[in-house]
This record gives sequence, C-alpha cells and structure tokens, in this order.
Amino acid sequence: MPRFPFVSTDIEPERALLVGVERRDATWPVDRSLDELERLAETAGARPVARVTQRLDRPQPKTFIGSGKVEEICGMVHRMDIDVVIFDDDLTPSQQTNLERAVGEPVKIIDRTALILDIFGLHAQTREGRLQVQLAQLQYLLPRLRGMWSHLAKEQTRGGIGSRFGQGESQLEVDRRLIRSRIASVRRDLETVERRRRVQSKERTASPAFRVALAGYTNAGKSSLLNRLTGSSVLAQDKLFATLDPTTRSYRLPGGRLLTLTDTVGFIQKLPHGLVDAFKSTLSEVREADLILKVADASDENLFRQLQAVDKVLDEIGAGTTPAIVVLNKIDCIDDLLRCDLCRIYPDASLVSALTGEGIDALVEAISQEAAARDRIVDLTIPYAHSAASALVHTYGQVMVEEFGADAVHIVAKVPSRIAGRLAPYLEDAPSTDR
Ligand SMILES: Nc1nc2c(ncn2[C@@H]2O[C@H](COP(=O)(O)OP(=O)(O)OP(=O)(O)O)[C@@H](O)[C@H]2O)c(=O)[nH]1
Repeated sequence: MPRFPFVSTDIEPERALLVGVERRDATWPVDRSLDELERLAETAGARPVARVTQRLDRPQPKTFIGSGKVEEICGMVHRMDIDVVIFDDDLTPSQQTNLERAVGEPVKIIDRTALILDIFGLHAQTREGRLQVQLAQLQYLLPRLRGMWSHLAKEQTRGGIGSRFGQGESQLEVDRRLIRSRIASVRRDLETVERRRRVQSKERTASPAFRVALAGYTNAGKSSLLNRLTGSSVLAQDKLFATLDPTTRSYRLPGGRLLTLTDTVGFIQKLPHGLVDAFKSTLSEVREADLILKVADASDENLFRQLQAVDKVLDEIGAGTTPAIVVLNKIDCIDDLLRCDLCRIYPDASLVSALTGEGIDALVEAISQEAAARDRIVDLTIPYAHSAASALVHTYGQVMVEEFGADAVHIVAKVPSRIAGRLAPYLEDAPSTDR
C-alpha cells in the first residue's frame, strides 16, 4: 500500500531515476519537463541520479512505457542502486502496480502528482493548508490501495483464525472504508476552517480596499515581490512551493490609497487536479481579486510555457477574465538583448527585479492606473459631524478638490466604485460619472 511521504526524508537522500515521455503534441519538451521534475525531486529530499526518456504518443495501458523500456529501467535500478523511480506523468493505479512488480521490491514507483503531494505535505504550515494537502493525499491513495493484506484474504477462503476479520470484508475493503471515513472527517474539518476563511474574506470584500493577488509559476518570486512592495518578510526560498498558505498584506500606494496584496500558492504545469480542487478555498483569494499580478521568471527559458500554465490554472479556478498585469521578474539575471525581446513580445508587461528593486516604481504606477480605471468621480458635501465619510474618501480614494465651508466640506474625488454607494447620501445633485 503506498504511503505518504513517498520520498523518504531521512538524512541519506534516496537515489531517484526520472522517467519522461516525449510526445509530438507536448507543450513542454521532455528535457525541460524533466529538469523541472529534477527540482521537484530535490525539493522533496531525493537525489536524482539518472534519466530515461521514450518517444511515445500514447501511453501503454499496462505499464505506461513500452516493455523494452521497462526492462531498461529494471537494469538501471539494480546497477545504479536506485531507491525510487519517478514518472513525469500521472500513472494509473494499475500501471503503478505492474511497474512495481516488474522492478521488484523495495524500489518505489511514484508519479509527478505523488511527488508534488509530498512537497505540499512538507511545506504546509497552517491547519487549513495541512487539511487541504491531507485531503488530496487521501484521495490519491484511495484507488491505489491494494492487496497488502492478501495473505489474510487467502486465509479467508480457507477459513480459520482471521477469516472473520471485518465480518466478511477483505482487509482491502476495510482499508478503503477507513480511508473513506478519514476523507469524510478531513472534509468536515476543512469545511469548518473554510467557513472561518469565508467570514474573513467577506470582511475583506466589504472593505473598499482594492484587492491585488500575486499568482504565478512556482519559484517565480511572488513572495519576494510581496516583500519588496510591502517591506514585509514572508518566507522566500529557492525551493518549489515554498509558500502554500496565502498571506495578505496592506499596502499604501504613493497617492495614499490603501490596497491589499495576497501571495498565494504557486502554479506548475501538470498541476494535479485533486490539488486544485483541495486548494479551492485558498485559491478563492485569487478568484476574488480585483487585479492579478501574473508573476513569471524572466530568466527562465520556459517563461512562455510557464505563463501558459499559469493561464490554464487561472481559467480552471474561474479567474481567467480578471484584469491582470504580467510581471516579468528577475530581470537582474538577463542581458539587454533578452530584455529588448521581452519588451517586444510582452509590450504591456512590467519588467522588474524583486531583488534589486528595478522596475518596481513602474509596476506600482501600473497598479495605481488599474485601480484608478475602476474609480468613479464623486462630488460630495459632507457635514463636519460625519467625519467618518470624509475619512473613507481620504483612505480609499484620491481627493482632487477639498473646500472647507461653514458646516461641511466639499470634496471632489475619485473613489473605488465599491464605496461610491456608501457615499450616496453626500452626493451633490449631479449623478456621479464614470471616469
Ligand atoms: N536573481 C533574482 N532572484 C530572485 C528575484 N526574486 C526572487 N528571487 C529568488 O527566487 C527564489 C524564489 O523566490 P520566492 O519569492 O520564494 O518565489 P515564489 O514565487 O514565492 O515561490 P513559491 O513559493 O515556490 O511559489 C528565491 O531564491 C528568491 O531569492 C529577483 O528579482 N532576482
């Protein structure tokens, strides 16, 4: 029966063999995808020592790769003292079993999804994060449970002690039942935690602050950018999926306007669907944002593919049409030629370095413009006794005219449309106009 973690985190790293297939219609060339798998394996604590690839347009139903490749892998496993074979694509439970049989115990066969689930398990910090990962892990495990207790099943056919275990259920059925009930209990716990998040999120929705979410490929520098913008110290590491739990920080634009910035879990190509599903509450921070900063690593040769993968996940979570700014980070690592190319290919993108601060002012200006684009101009007369209303305008809007009369202040300001309704009692007779 497979168990988490799949990759041992003991002092001595497990020796891993990476397996990828080359498809004609693949977006990522197999080598690029295996480079990424290598980083994932290292993040999970393994030591990749070799790679095997095969050109294959359709996976073989029994073993995913062809029988000749399976034999080659068996030879390498024994020659190179491999502990774990990691496939870059998802394996069905039966393919996994057949491959394990072919390679022989105690070598483990795992796939990309299991590896990512392992890393998520290592990096989840909050209760919600841990529950989300647990749910995805258990759902992955359920169809993969198999006859670990088959000796008991055999006993059953012969009768004798143990034959009545589980009142006629095989151990496999007992295991499945236990996992199902664990899934139900994790779901219940998660619902409780999510309810609390919804309340907090509702409070944020009620807040007039403009909401910006940082979304992007894993390791693109989202946390570093949040730190650079807000002067905070969110964990930023040269590791894949260092951040799992969303962090929200307030940020004041140069004109004084308040906004919130949320850093979220990174995306990756072939992101396991179960994880997107399990993390849907966390990802709601992205879905509900007014603006998404799509952060990508400008120095990565897979930049274009990374951005494609990010768009795919954003579509999947229902944030595909949210206004966005493409932020190409790490420009301190690229030369002028590449810079020119990127400016040509992504004319609307912000080129920045979270490390050196280059381009950050222009990014802030682009965010200000996006926030202002959804403003309304209001002409208000607010009695001095209603100071909370003028404070609202000053905090979340941009004051253009302010005149102090005998009993009231007259203000013309650009304010987020979300607070325009709250200011309705103070509007001058003329209806407010869109910018
Ligand atoms: N050279 C350079 N390195 C950067 C820059 N921004 C971030 N980094 C490095 O890139 C690595 C990843 O940065 P993070 O901020 O943790 O990236 P992330 O997107 O939050 O990563 P995940 O948590 O995996 O989603 C760290 O080692 C950072 O120091 C930059 O502008 N230039």
